Amino acid sequence: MLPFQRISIIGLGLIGSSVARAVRAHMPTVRLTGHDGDADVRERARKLDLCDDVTDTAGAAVTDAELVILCVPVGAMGEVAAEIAEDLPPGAIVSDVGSCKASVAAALGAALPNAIVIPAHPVAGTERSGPEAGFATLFHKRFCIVTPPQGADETAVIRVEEFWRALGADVERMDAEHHDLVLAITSHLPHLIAYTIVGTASDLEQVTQSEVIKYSAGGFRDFTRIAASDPTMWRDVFLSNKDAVLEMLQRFSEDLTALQRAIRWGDGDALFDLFTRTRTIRRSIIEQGQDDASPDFGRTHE
Ligand SMILES: NC(=O)c1ccc[n+]([C@@H]2O[C@H](COP(=O)([O-])OP(=O)(O)OC[C@H]3O[C@@H](n4cnc5c(N)ncnc54)[C@H](O)[C@@H]3O)[C@@H](O)[C@H]2O)c1
Ligand SMILES: O=C(O)C(=O)C[C@]1(C(=O)O)C=C[C@@H](O)C=C1
Repeated sequence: MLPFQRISIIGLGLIGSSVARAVRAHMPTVRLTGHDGDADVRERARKLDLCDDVTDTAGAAVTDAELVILCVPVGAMGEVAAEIAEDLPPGAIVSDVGSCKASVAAALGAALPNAIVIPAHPVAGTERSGPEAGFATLFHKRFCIVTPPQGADETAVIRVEEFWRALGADVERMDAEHHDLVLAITSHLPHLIAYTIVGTASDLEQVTQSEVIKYSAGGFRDFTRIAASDPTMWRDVFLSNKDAVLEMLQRFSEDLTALQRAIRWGDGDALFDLFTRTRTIRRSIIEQGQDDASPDFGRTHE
């Protein structure tokens, strides 16, 4: 039994188009309706045949939906929820894929006070954006964290969890605030660091006569991939998860200062001990099969 027969996706970029492709692959009988605020994206989505129907307004996309998934930047969630409020059929479940959960839950709750709202976050993505960037296997063997609000309807939560499992994801439940703290260190801070390193290197280009980019080796290249991520999406993530990111940034700055001191005073043991500890973290991620290099990672887009 499929958890939903009629699904609407608002926002047809990397994640929205990946959800559409994954639904087509795993639940071919589901009727899919999509909408995007950008007319050019709507046209490209039609050409890619991502959905059965792509509507020109968000309201028209949800009129007969059982599940509506908002796949827009986190700063636009409230505005889109307000746009669909009048057309949402009774009993429909509204979910989202936003990278921060507490701010999105508040925005959706305010715009849709009478709707069933079950937020979620598939922890899977790439640095690319737009409808062409999506692929059906994006969520395979990746976590999807569901963050039901207090008092949420249990049947609705289970249906959303079943939906993500059907797309190949490993589902976990978490409190929204805890999600935001965990993701601040595992996803948001690494992006901030990558943006900073690549920005600093680009500022140094003049000093080093353009040799920074030319001789960039593996480590720097890995940072440039992350730093190529969508500017709108990440601006919204940092503004929305402000408190948790600032908390983690403070901890990070203190640890960086300790490393600075170890280098200055020639404390090789401190450096060696830290690097040994961090190496085991990398190994345990690979053992859990959560790394791109893992043979069973399941991503076939590149
Ligand atoms: N990119 C990732 O790695 C990743 C991973 C997990 C979750 N997410 C979350 O998924 C969401 C979408 O990110 P993405 O990577 O697909 O971005 P994207 O830029 O590829 O797609 C976003 C789409 O939303 C549309 N949009 C923006 N404002 C809109 C509005 N008001 N009404 C209708 N459409 C609107 C844009 O035109 C665009 O097509 C974000 O909330 C992001 O935090 C992203
Ligand atoms: O692999 C990448 O490029 C990602 O940045 C994906 C990533 C992450 O940080 O892991 C980015 C944001 C999300 O909300 C979830 C996944």
